[in-house]
Amino acid sequence: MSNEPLLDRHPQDAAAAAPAKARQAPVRVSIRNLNFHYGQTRALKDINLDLPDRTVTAFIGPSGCGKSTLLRVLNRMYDLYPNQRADGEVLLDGDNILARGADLNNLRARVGMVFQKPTPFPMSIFENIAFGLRQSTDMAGSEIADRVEQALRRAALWDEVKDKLGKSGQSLSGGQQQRLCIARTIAVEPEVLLLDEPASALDPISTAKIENLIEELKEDYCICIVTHNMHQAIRVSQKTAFMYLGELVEAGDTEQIFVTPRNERTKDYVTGRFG
Ligand SMILES: Nc1ncnc2c1ncn2[C@@H]1O[C@H](COP(=O)(O)OP(=O)(O)OP(=O)(O)O)[C@@H](O)[C@H]1O
Repeated sequence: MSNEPLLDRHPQDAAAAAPAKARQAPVRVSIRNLNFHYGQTRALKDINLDLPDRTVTAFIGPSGCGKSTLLRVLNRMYDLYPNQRADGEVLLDGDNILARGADLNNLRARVGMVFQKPTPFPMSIFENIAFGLRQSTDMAGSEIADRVEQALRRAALWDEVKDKLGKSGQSLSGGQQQRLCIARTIAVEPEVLLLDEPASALDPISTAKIENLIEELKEDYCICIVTHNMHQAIRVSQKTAFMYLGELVEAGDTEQIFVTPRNERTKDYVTGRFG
């Protein structure tokens, strides 16, 4: 992936200049007629969207349009809160994860999530990753140690922490903490990776590292990223979904959404006329 700074260019020019990145991959997640309510407030309206495997899909749109809500539906995070409910279907490899009786522990192992603010557990770097493995597998100690190393390598953090695995995860820098959270999430080998503005609290160098990491991880995962940063969407995603007031206005190849949007609202948003 190019780290060429795009910030001085208009997102449309940047998208047009970017190499054609879209490719066809099998659908991993299929969202069908999805509605979501916070109490009486309808936050998602009849969403239909396919998320391909080994592809990064960016959710973009103005504040409050429902991006984070859509992401949170994908691993049923809302189940933790009363008065929040989803109707419709979200098919993960054909299984409706919204069905009553779905195994939520299993779902959260299959669909991992990384939040805007890095949230390492108050434990050592090693334990931040080993903890989840002990909860979800019956691996022996040596296997766990191997998996911890593998996850830290995949998250491009191993070289920076290999000599201090016993130190607190919270002693790391913000960017390192976020890569630790990504390592923790991929250690349990999910199928889908949800990233909610994963770099918005980070400096440009840490942001570039996270974006490079996303580029590598997409070879193995279906990735969804919520971002306010349109340049970031262009850099990291192959598919983009534009949302507005709880509706999915337009979804397609990232280049198409930014260069030749079909909907006037999408056009106004990606050209910076509102948002
Ligand atoms: N816990 C909640 N209770 C009630 N309404 C909520 C709650 N969380 C979000 N909403 C409402 O749902 C709608 C969608 O919010 P959501 O956070 O998904 O938007 P977003 O596009 O991610 O916004 P932002 O870019 O500002 O993070 C908004 O109208 C918001 O006010």
